[in-house]
Amino acid sequence: PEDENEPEMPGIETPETPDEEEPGDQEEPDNPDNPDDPNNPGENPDTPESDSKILVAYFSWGGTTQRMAQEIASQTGADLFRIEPTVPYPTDYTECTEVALAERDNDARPAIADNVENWEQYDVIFIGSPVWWHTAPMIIATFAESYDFSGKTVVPFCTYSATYRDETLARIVELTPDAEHLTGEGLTSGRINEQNISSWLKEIGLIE
Ligand SMILES: Cc1cc2nc3c(=O)[nH]c(=O)nc-3n(C[C@H](O)[C@H](O)[C@H](O)COP(=O)(O)O)c2cc1C
Repeated sequence: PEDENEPEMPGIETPETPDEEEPGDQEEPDNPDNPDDPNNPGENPDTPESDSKILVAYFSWGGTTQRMAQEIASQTGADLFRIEPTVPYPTDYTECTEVALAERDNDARPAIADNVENWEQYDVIFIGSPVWWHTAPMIIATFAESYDFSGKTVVPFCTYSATYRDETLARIVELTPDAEHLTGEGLTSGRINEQNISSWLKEIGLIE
């Protein structure tokens, strides 16, 4: 019944080809102890404020959430982890919406292909996804239930085409009850840019 609401068949963006960049390939600053050293030019000016180690974990079907994840990682110096399903989702949009709806309705936990290495080292974990059928894709539940979040800080983010941004951010919080949380951000594709992301990251104190 509630599903008579089709997902607002988003003005289909041409799925972006995900970059082949290896997650976690972020270069270490040459001088991590003094990132603002003027003799050490070429640093990202938005160097993270603290020494906390940050991970940006995300699921992305069409590449939009990946774009947001990459921008967050580049501004915070975080490692990236792409949440990939063991069984890939259909590349056809309509077929993908059908699989996604069935997973949601069955409270499925689709398997994830890979594991985060050295989970213990991370203090702050961004978790991001598209909005799928008014909420986070079920693979985000698989991810959240696969790791110990006690002592961690989780920052939710999402991308969406029209609706259910807040519900999706709230769902990610709900899925990580053992973590502390910082205010999340949800953006539509056209609003993913350096400035929008840096003002959010400044607001929550993760960059200066
Ligand atoms: C299965 C499916 C369900 C979706 N449901 C919604 C929805 O309920 N609300 C919404 O605003 N957008 C919805 N969308 C659009 C996506 O959230 C949006 O295009 C998102 O930015 C895609 O991110 P991605 O490219 O990282 O996969 C849906 C898309 C798909 C594929």
